[in-house]
Amino acid sequence: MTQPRLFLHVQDPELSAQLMQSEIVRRFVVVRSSNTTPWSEQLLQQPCDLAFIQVDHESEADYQPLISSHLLAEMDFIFVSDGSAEPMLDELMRSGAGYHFRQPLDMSCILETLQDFYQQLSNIRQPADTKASMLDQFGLLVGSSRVMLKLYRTLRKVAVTDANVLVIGESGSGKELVANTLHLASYRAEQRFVAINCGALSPELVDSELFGHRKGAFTGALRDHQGVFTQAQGGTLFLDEITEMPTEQQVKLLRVLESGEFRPVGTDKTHQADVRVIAATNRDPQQAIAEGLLREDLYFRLAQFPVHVPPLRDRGSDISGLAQHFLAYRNAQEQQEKLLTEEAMQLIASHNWPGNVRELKHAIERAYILSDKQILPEHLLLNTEDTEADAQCLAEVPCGVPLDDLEKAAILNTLEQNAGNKTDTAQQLGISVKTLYNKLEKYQQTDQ
Ligand SMILES: Nc1ncnc2c1ncn2[C@@H]1O[C@H](COP(=O)(O)OP(=O)(O)OP(=O)(O)O)[C@@H](O)[C@H]1O
Repeated sequence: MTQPRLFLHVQDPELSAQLMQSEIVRRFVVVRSSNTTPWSEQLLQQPCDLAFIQVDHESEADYQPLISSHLLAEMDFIFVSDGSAEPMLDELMRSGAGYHFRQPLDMSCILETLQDFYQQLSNIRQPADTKASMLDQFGLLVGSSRVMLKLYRTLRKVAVTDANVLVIGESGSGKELVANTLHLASYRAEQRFVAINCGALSPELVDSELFGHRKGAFTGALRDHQGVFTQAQGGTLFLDEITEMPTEQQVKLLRVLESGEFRPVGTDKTHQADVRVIAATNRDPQQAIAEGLLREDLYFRLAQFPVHVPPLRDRGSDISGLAQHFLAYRNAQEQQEKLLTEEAMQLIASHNWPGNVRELKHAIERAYILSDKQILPEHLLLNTEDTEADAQCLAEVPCGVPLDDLEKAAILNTLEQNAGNKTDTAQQLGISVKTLYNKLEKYQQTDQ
């Protein structure tokens, strides 16, 4: 068992004494701040698992090192304050820093929170030396790195609320899995999870896709159609690639989120939406707002709770762990015992994975198809500098490979080349975005 480290920055002698005398604080390795440098800088120099910070009218410069560092994703924070307005602290809370308790402090609640953290942190495993899949899992998410364990804690907390969530993360980092996991951990789990790609909605049909239509409402409306708000009634609606929806269409979403009501095209009747909305983007929302790709008012409605999904490069030994995980599942499915060689593992660990978990998963898929018993570095097709050689290698897919596997490899490769953009991928493959979605969903179901 690892002993978690607690960083304490407390000026009030009474609060400090109460904490130091409590049994739970004494179980941590306690690192107390000094008054030589700002606490945020001290934390950067000696990272801990949890920081307890008494805020005392800090300047922006005190918070800045923290906001621009990786610590926010890796550590948990408990802030206590006298309740004065602190915009920087608010920004930290929006980034998922943790708890903020205001005066008068409820000591028993603070100690209980510390106790919870102690239990979770002391159970963190050392990086796994995986032979099979040995990674921790929360919902549909797999990974044991600190950043993932922190994400699990955040998801557990937000899942039980009805807050709208904006999932932010690079392409292929697992935003849809996060949304699905939130749904499964919520009280809506028995109801439907409906996902749509906002970038793939045709502008003429957006009202009908969102709110449905009645037969005859417009030319081509041959029968009644349920929109996604009705399909997801009682459950969760996942709006993927929200920033790819034209802003004139975004206002339609804004209206239903504000009023909770919608009206199918061609009807007079308004319906009450009982839907939890989770949206996702792989853009920085503030930048998307500045560039006119996301309405600010919609952002505030969607991001009642923003959740950041860490890129794969920040997940340390999860990278090789996930490679083993995907291989173990594929082996089990095919009743095979293919192995990743040491050299292949080294390449996996040192590659930079711009396409994140999806790219890693696809690399294992390709390697599985191309390899016999042992997966060698060349089967992974990761030599991105030599794309010609990669293309040639792909052309040399061995005879006797099932057509379904070839189709899957073609789809996954094209998706990767397009950095996860499903619209471009579908276009290049000559299939509809819907077909692409169906196939990807099928792979997801069979792969796990
Ligand atoms: N933590 C994880 N554990 C297991 N599988 C994962 C994890 N994260 C992502 N994946 C897998 O990686 C692939 C991409 O995940 P997902 O579609 O959720 O990413 P995304 O961020 O929504 O992608 P996009 O930006 O293209 O919408 C899926 O096959 C998913 O199963």
